[in-house]
Amino acid sequence: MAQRIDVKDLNIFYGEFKAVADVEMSVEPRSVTAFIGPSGCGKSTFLRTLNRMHEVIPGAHVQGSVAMDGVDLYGSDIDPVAVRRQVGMVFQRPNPFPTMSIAENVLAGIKLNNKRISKSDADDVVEQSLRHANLWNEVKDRLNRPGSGLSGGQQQRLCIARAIAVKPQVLLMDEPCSALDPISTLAIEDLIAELKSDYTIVIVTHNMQQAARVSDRTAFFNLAATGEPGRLVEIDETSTIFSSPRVQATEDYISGRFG
Ligand SMILES: Nc1ncnc2c1ncn2[C@@H]1O[C@H](COP(=O)(O)OP(=O)(O)OP(=O)(O)O)[C@@H](O)[C@H]1O
Repeated sequence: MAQRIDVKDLNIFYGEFKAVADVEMSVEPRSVTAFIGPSGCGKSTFLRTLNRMHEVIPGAHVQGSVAMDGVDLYGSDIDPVAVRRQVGMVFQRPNPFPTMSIAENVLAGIKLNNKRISKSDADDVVEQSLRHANLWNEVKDRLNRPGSGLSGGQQQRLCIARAIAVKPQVLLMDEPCSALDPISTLAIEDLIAELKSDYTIVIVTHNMQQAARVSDRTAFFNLAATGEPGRLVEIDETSTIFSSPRVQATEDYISGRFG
């Protein structure tokens, strides 16, 4: 299921403004890659180019290529909607559909894809996805109650269950724990470690300890100056980035000297 990602010579724009310049990187299947860097350096912008969500903003576009298992997502014959189905996304704030039950939330992506599914298959998808998201035991007796009635951490795990229910190949997470308390954060981090055996995961985080705990590789992005595009400064094994980065700016950032 998991896929390899190869980004080549990627430049990302909002209209005329180049927000991120010249990104080259590869992400191995079944691994967790963390994006770190100061505010405004383009981590979220870059993340959204990995499932063609960036271009939903009017004027936003990219130059370069993002290949998944060798297929360029920006090829002329590629349907962006199909890409978004293949590459799931979890956002900063848990966003279950408020009028839907827990079970309906899990199935929402499948229904949006107009897939017909029998009641017993739907029940299986709900159970498997919730089990995979470490939420099943907490909600199995209230699957028909609203998703919005769960705690923040449970809602985020519900959103992860919803994202994996459609069996994506890649999972993108944009600061998935920033609205959560420390216990819920640890539950999501444990879940990320488990999901890595099936998915390629990319996570944006402001939390250095989190990057160190959950990721195999870490990419540091930075801005040379305000108004300049953000750039990938270096990407390496997480242990290397946190113990002996090659670039001084990375060292300064992770040791809290700026950002
Ligand atoms: N919708 C938009 N329209 C125009 N410019 C945008 C838009 N979204 C982001 N930008 C700009 O793109 C640049 C990168 O922003 P982005 O949000 O990707 O950074 P980030 O590293 O994720 O920041 P943070 O850590 O604060 O979330 C910034 O200069 C930002 O102002």
